[in-house]
Amino acid sequence: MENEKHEVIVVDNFFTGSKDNLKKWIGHPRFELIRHDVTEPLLVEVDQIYHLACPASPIFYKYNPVKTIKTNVIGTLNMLGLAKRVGARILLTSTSEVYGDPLQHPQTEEYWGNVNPIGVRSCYDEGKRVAETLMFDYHRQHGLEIRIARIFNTYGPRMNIDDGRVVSNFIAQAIRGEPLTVQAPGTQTRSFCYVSDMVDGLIRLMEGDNTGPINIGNPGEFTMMELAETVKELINPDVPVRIVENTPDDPRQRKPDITKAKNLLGWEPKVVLRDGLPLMEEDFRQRLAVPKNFIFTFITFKFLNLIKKNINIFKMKDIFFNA
Ligand SMILES: O=C(O)[C@H]1O[C@H](OP(=O)(O)OP(=O)(O)OC[C@H]2O[C@@H](n3ccc(=O)[nH]c3=O)[C@H](O)[C@@H]2O)[C@H](O)[C@@H](O)[C@@H]1O
Repeated sequence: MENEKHEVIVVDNFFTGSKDNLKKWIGHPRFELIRHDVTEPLLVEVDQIYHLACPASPIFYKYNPVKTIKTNVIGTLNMLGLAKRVGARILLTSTSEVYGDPLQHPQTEEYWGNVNPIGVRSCYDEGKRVAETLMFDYHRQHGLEIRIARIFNTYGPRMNIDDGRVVSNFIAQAIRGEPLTVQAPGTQTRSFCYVSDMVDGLIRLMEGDNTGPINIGNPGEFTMMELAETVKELINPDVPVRIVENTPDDPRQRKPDITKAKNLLGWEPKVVLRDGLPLMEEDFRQRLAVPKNFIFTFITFKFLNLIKKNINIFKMKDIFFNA
């Protein structure tokens, strides 16, 4: 936070980020934390609005789909109403999910997408599409200064450990010594952007002259199986990969074309996946209280347990056979 800026952060009960990170700002004279649901009107005086509200992990946004739609539609209307009243510039974090299961690869901003309007993911992807429409309608009708970022899969330290998205799942599983759950078929691809690159991209978009939409993401593309192998190699080579059932409408491929971000914002990501994963691992280990050498202890513990179980089985066998 820069000294001359006053920052207001609004969170609600849906907030799944790390609350510890906010704690250090509480009490700072230029910081205000407000608990508020964006589906209700908000009265504050601000110059810029980063409208990030909405659960982003599929398991969270599908948990209460009607609320997800409300957050994207009513929440965005409220934030636009606020921006209009106080003359603030507003940035919406939209998503690569507006491209649905894309038939164009990589995805440019001009692509209109391939979205199932009645599927279980629609509350989020159609919700964000309406949010983009509302942004442009307020821009055209009321001259509002708008910015739209289409975020591609972002990861990094301080993610909720139980967020449910693939990177945090694999890292937590590798640290805990559990199988990495690759959802079938495992050939689906994603492009993962490290959080500091993302934040840099969003600030550049807000401060620049372009409305967007602009893709902000890392074009490095990986299959989920490749991601699992990379996590294994970097974090815990002993964990197995387990293929599990997938959820409906999972996009088969996703990779941003970032030509616009490069040309209009002078932005491109700096952190490659292999450098970003260990930074996230460090933070996850601290929060899970599993130091690096714990893996050895854990394996020994599991091994001893197995021996103990077998001893019990041998004992039971003795009881049965001798009965
Ligand atoms: O950033 C984006 O562009 C979008 O990506 C995510 O959607 P998704 O890519 O489906 O996120 P994940 O749940 O992390 O899934 C990624 C892939 O990993 C797979 N996966 C997920 C979890 C897991 O344990 N194992 C696994 O193989 C899924 O089947 C999927 O193919 C989020 O839902 C959106 O909020 C976000 O806008």
